[in-house]
Amino acid sequence: MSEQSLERAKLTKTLRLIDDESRMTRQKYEELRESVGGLKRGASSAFDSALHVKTFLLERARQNLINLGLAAGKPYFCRVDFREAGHDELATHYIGKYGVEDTQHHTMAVVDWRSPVANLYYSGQLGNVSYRCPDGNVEGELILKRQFTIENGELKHMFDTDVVAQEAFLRDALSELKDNRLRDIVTTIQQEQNLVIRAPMNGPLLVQGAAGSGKTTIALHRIAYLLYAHQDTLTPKNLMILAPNPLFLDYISEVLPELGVEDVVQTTYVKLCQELMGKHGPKVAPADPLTLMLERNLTKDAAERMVRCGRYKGSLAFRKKAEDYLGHLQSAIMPEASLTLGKLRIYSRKELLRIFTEDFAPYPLVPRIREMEKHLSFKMADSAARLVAYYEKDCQTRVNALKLRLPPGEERQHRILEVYEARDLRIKEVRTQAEERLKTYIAAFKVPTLLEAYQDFLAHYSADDPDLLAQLAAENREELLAGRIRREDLAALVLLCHGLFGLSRKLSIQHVVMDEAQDFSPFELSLLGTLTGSESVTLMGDLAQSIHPFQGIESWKEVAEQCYQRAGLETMTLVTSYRSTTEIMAVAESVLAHFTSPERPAAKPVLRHGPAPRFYRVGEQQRLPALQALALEFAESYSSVAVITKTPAAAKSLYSRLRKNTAVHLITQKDTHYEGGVMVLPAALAKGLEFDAAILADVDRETYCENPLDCHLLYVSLTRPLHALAGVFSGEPSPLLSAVSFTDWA
Ligand SMILES: Nc1ncnc2c1ncn2[C@@H]1O[C@H](COP(=O)(O)OP(=O)(O)OP(=O)(O)O)[C@@H](O)[C@H]1O
Repeated sequence: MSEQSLERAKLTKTLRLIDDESRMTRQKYEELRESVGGLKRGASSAFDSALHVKTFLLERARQNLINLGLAAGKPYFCRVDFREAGHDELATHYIGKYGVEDTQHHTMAVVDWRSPVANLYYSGQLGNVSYRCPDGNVEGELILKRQFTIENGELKHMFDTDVVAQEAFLRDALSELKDNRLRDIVTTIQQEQNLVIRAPMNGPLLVQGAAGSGKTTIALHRIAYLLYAHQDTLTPKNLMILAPNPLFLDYISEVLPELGVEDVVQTTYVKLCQELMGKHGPKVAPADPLTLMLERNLTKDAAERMVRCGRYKGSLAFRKKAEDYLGHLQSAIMPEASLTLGKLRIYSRKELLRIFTEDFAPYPLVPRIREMEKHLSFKMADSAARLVAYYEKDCQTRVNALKLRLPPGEERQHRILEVYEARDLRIKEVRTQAEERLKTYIAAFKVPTLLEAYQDFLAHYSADDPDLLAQLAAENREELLAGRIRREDLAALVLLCHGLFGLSRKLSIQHVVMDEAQDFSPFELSLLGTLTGSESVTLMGDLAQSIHPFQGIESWKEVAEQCYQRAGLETMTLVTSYRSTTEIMAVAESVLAHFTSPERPAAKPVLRHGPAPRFYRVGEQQRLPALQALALEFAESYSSVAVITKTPAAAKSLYSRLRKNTAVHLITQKDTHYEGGVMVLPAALAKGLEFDAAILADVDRETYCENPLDCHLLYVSLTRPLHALAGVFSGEPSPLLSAVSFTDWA
């Protein structure tokens, strides 16, 4: 029998096995469902542990069933034959997206791509290889690596791979046209990416990766891997992905389900902060400082001031000030008075302060007031009881004295009654007083709203550093007064909310994966650590795409020193860029060469060629027709085409003119859905996304100046397309495009 026939027979056998396993799993699933239902109906604590175990098994069976369903069309994509050192027999493994167990024989018919042995496929060339597994390193010889293309259960193509064949396979995968969503890359994960995916999760990991190096894709595969490797301790709900915006979440939304992973917490930083602040948070979405900066036509001075203020708000020094302010608030919100009942002093102000700031210190301030109230209410009741006892005793003494002094008779009776009535009155008074005193005391706590506290915080410290903090208070005072905030204010607001009111919920997150991590400030990164109580985090970022000079990260070294000194930041680098053609990356890298950073090695494109990028000089009147013609031309060959502007306002204005003659849609900050087709959008929103083709509007001298922000915005825009790139400018081209040649638009 030929190899092909043998593999066909193997496929048929595997598909039959999947069928049998599906049937058995379904039966098991139904039984478990019934059993769980029964246990739930008769639920009593005695059954709790049985219910717990059965629910767990039911969930496992459900997931297995889904995976078997997904495996049925394409059970595996490769085969590796491996001979372990010191052993004679050859082990053959078929590797697929989902492991398939032969439960009758207790063997794995298909091994999961995340299993240790799958490392052979991702990191081993033929010959001597080794891979890590929980018991240590396994060494041996990789004899065969065979790739399969299986569609709907049919073997379409197979080939034995070597380096050359594998590169061709990757190039083919990269040459495909993209629809509107990111896809899994299980069959073509590269060695450097495999290392990131499988890196341990016990501490913070930073991945500096060039544009298109697969950071987003790898982050998602890493999540799937972590869930597999830690399946006994980690559930999807304990993992959180932080993405830049809702549109981006939509763009990546299909990868995890394709990898058989559901229920991972996926959110944006802004949304997370708003959720955590709950009803205390400002009602409006925070303004994007980049848009303010780009669209306000700020003078150089004003822009510098904004950057300085923003950076300060993102610093750990600012966090320290916010913490100090919370310390100050503890005493500042407390009433000045001591607590008395009648002539009895229950607590002096000093004692009250100690109780509030020390005994109840673990509580946020407002819940702490409630705890204090409970404590004082006991104390008051106790003091009142002591007074009552005293009045009773005093009353009894008086009654006894009257009895001695007066002969029995009406007058004595009357005087004794008076004593009793006086006692009752005093007791009633003391009880009412105890209640009122406590009420008045508690009401005298001066609790600010969150925004009031934030404004007061900024004002409070302006005296310390009049130059910076007064400026900072003034910078967005108007916005704050109107109840509006900027993103850069969120970290301090969440911290204040945490200390003042408590947060709306506790984050039960064991590991956070952050994409576009260069856009976060040190304060934001450290805050996430505080909120999750864990330093287990994967940061995916690229300093070359840092477009938030007023808050973002300028150096990973600083992040390591400031935020993760204790745990130690593990750093990995991805330099190969998979998205764009060599021709496109050459232009992008020539732009980036204007502002290099030693912490960001130059990107190396995968050898994949495409049409040369075209840049056109247009007359004022030709701008629109040129952009329109390019959009139409690209739309004929490609399914996703982006027309990228520098600012949201420019995108809006261009869209309103283009839409008259072209089928385009505008993408704004509010969009949560990524549709594909021809779209107009600003660079900041294009970041993280990709398109078959991109047209850059207005790459002229005034729009993209020779400064790091413009350089990074232009770099981001240039690195979005996979296959084709064009640019249009009128007047003079941007100095950042000095290495690029132009043609006049005819
Ligand atoms: N090993 C791979 N095999 C096939 N495709 C890959 C591989 N690695 C990355 N890609 C593809 O390269 C493109 C870029 O990936 P991704 O968006 O994850 O990169 P990124 O580093 O996050 O990019 P950026 O920072 O520019 O947004 C995607 O289309 C992805 O599918």
